[in-house]
Amino acid sequence: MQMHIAVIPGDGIGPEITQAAKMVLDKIASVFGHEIAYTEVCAGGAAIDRFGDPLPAEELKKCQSADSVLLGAVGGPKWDSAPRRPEDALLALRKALGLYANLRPALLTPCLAQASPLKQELVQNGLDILVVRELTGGIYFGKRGKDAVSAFDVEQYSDFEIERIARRAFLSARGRKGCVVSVDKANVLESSKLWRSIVSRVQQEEFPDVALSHMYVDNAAMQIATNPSQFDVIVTTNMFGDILSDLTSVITGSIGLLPSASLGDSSPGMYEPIHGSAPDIAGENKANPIATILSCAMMLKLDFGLASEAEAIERAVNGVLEDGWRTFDIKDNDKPYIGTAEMGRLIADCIK
Ligand SMILES: NC(=O)C1=CN([C@@H]2O[C@H](COP(=O)(O)OP(=O)(O)OC[C@H]3O[C@@H](n4cnc5c(N)ncnc54)[C@H](O)[C@@H]3O)[C@@H](O)[C@H]2O)C=CC1
Ligand SMILES: CC(C)CC(=O)C(=O)O
Ligand SMILES: [Mg+2]
Repeated sequence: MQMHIAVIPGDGIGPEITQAAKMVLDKIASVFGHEIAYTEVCAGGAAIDRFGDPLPAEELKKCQSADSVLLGAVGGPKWDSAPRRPEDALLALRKALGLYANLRPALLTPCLAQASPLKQELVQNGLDILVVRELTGGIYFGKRGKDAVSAFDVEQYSDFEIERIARRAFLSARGRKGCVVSVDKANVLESSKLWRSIVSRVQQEEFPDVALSHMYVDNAAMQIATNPSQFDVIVTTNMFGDILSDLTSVITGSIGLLPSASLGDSSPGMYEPIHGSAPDIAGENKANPIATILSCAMMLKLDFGLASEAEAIERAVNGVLEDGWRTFDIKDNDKPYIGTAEMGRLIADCIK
């Protein structure tokens, strides 16, 4: 198969982790007989420095005309007080590509249980939680404004936005344990009351075979930390999903492990680790590239229908971890650890 992938290295650790992921994709191409053409896209802080714009139209076009998009991460303290922030590029890409569904699978393999900050009895049998986060609505895209003494951001959802993300969650649940927990703040927010009623209606009318329960977001945070194995699929709003998925990631060992797929109703999808640009470790060959590498596995499966290739990546990642190789974020006490490029190379070498 010919694959045209737009790659946005972005800022901070972005170039290092996308480089490691490309090594793995190249190995997949050579083992399975595919051809990959990469187009490098400049977005985020790098684009502010180069063009004065976090996402110039030409760079967006490169993504729109690719089969799929791989993103490292954008942002960093250098641009924190810039008039336009690197993160604007990410939001604009998600909106322009219509990527309303963000799938964030948090999977803890037993060999990484020791890296979880939770008590061992909570994680020793593994964890498998899928966060389905709404990605193009809510407070990140609502009206905003400020004057000298106040500022506001509006959380607003329309029925169709809730319906389509709810359908994604219920469909995902059908291929898993069949249980969805919808997370909101319907004891306070009007937008959450609408969220809860639409999610319930979609379940009753279209997915009576899937179990649905509702949870307030504050309780959900506590439940994830104290009894994570109760969860199968969590569906929630843009901001709640952003926050809760950092939590589901760290209980599986590290934020450096969690991949994501951002999907709309047509290609290209965008595949990215859930973490940010990690300025504190950028340029040190220290970042864990596994989240980005597993995002490539999601890309191969979801955008290209290459399930065997995706499984080959997942097997290679598990093999390397089971052999005891670790980056610093998941390191086992005082045992030595390896760098970003070495982890990428070991995973690529495991694909045969
Ligand atoms: N998708 C994106 O491009 C995102 C961008 N950001 C941006 O990234 C910048 C930094 O944000 P933070 O809040 O610090 O979040 P962050 O996710 O970049 O970092 C949080 C902590 O996790 C660690 N970490 C992150 N990725 C890691 C990896 N692959 N391996 C090992 N450790 C890793 C970092 O070293 C840091 O200690 C900000 O400008 C933020 O806006 C934040 C989240 C998502
Ligand atoms: C930088 C934000 C806009 C995005 C974020 O934190 C995320 O998508 O996880
Ligand atoms: Mg986030």
